[in-house]
Amino acid sequence: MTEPRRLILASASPIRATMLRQCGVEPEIVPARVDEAALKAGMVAESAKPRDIADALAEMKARKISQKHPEAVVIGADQVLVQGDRLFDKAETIQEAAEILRTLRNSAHTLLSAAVAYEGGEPVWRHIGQVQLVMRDFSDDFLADYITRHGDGLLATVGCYKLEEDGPALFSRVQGDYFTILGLPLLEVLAFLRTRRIATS
Ligand SMILES: Nc1nc2c(ncn2[C@H]2C[C@H](O)[C@@H](COP(=O)(O)OP(=O)(O)OP(=O)(O)O)O2)c(=O)[nH]1
Repeated sequence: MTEPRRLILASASPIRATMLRQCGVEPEIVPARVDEAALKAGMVAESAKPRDIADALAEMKARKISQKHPEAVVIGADQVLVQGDRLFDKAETIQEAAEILRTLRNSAHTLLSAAVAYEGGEPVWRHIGQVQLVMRDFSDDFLADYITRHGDGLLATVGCYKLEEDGPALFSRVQGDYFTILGLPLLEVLAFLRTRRIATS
């Protein structure tokens, strides 16, 4: 029996690691410390499509770690939130988070979660999951209570919500893959990992 391949998740995201572990996959966690803001700003300035930005950020993280660990399978990931032609960044303050939630209220937005796999410093697989979400027209009282309850937790995700917690209370409709909302096109990643005998067929 040959040794299963080494899998590295080039992400600091707790939920990405949890989703894989719940499916019996034990990735090593090696976050890629890259300047996402610089790449994102450059691509936005060139009017790049949001899906290309998510893909490029995921690829940048996977490539950096694969160059250090060429023998491993490395997965990089990134999630972007788009409303109309506006690309959102994570809030840096609770005030910014409140502003994002007010902007997303009573409207549709899209989450794009890209995953890119590298081996030997080269890209070998990629997938972008896309989900449409419609936030309901929640009251100012609801928003104030939501912000008070979550505090700095609002800064952890680009949409200031966690769907496995009380995030659903914000929405009137969600169309797409639950895992993509959490940050990883999990079903597609698992299918790829089975080709590398890292997940069990
Ligand atoms: N627990 C939870 N996390 C979510 C949800 N939606 C988005 N996220 C997280 C997944 C990612 O950790 C984060 C998306 O931001 P990024 O794609 O930039 O990843 P992050 O900065 O966390 O780590 P990385 O850049 O991969 O090292 O938001 C959700 O519904 N629940």
